[in-house]
Amino acid sequence: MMSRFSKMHGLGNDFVVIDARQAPVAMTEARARAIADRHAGIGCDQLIVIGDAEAGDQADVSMLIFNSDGSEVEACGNATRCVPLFVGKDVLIRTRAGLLDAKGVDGGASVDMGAPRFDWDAIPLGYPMDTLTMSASWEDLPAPAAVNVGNPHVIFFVEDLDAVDFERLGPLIEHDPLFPARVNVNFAQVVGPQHLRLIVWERGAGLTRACGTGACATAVAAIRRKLMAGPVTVSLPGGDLEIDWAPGGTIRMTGPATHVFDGEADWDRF
Ligand SMILES: N[C@@H](CCC[C@H](N)C(=O)O)C(=O)O
Repeated sequence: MMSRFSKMHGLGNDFVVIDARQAPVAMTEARARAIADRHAGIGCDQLIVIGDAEAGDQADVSMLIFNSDGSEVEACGNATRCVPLFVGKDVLIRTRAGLLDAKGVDGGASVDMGAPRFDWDAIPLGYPMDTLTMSASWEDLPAPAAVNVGNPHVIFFVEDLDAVDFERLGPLIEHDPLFPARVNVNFAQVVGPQHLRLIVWERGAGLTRACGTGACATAVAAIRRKLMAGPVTVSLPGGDLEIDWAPGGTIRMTGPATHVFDGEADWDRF
């Protein structure tokens, strides 16, 4: 049976967004991987399935998120900004990471991404460790920070972002046994009192043009380390996000969301 999807992106981090509210879709790891395939499928960094919220839930819709390797994940900041545009109104979204409030703004959306978590077992790490300055290093990258913003992130603050070999170090760190659920790997350079540059090697997707949760986790880590105060502008290869957070509070992320085209597909063919 044919069903509708939209191709969308947030700063070039691109999504196939399936509307499962009318016609339910049975998504599996293999099917998600096949749809995300840029050569044999439709192609995307993440596959998003929008469904009805459960009866009695205060949410307007539910959102499932699959990386291009097929793994299901808890959170995706850039896709969350696309949901008000996809649904056509401000929405409360039920995700595996909790309830997210997403409001449309000119050209995009502003989302409350919830409160970050810092306990070692909430990241999760394989064993107890300070997550603000971790006692771990990879080659000449010492003492990162770790933050869970619905999904797990490790953050390296470097002097010269252009000198980092992301494609080699990203997968090495993503799969390090210190991270039992794997990890999103953020490489950041402070470029101003409230300004960061960021490159993200995403768990299950590799290098992307932008990662919304990576921007949130990195801004939070920079504020916790007193490298800067919010709001923080995070410049990614695809463009800028504004992240605001103060200790004890929730994270607000604001940035663009783009609808590219609509299509139809028979998911049973994937
Ligand atoms: N692109 C996303 C993050 C998607 C999930 C991530 N790769 C993970 O495995 O946790 C974003 O914009 O946050």
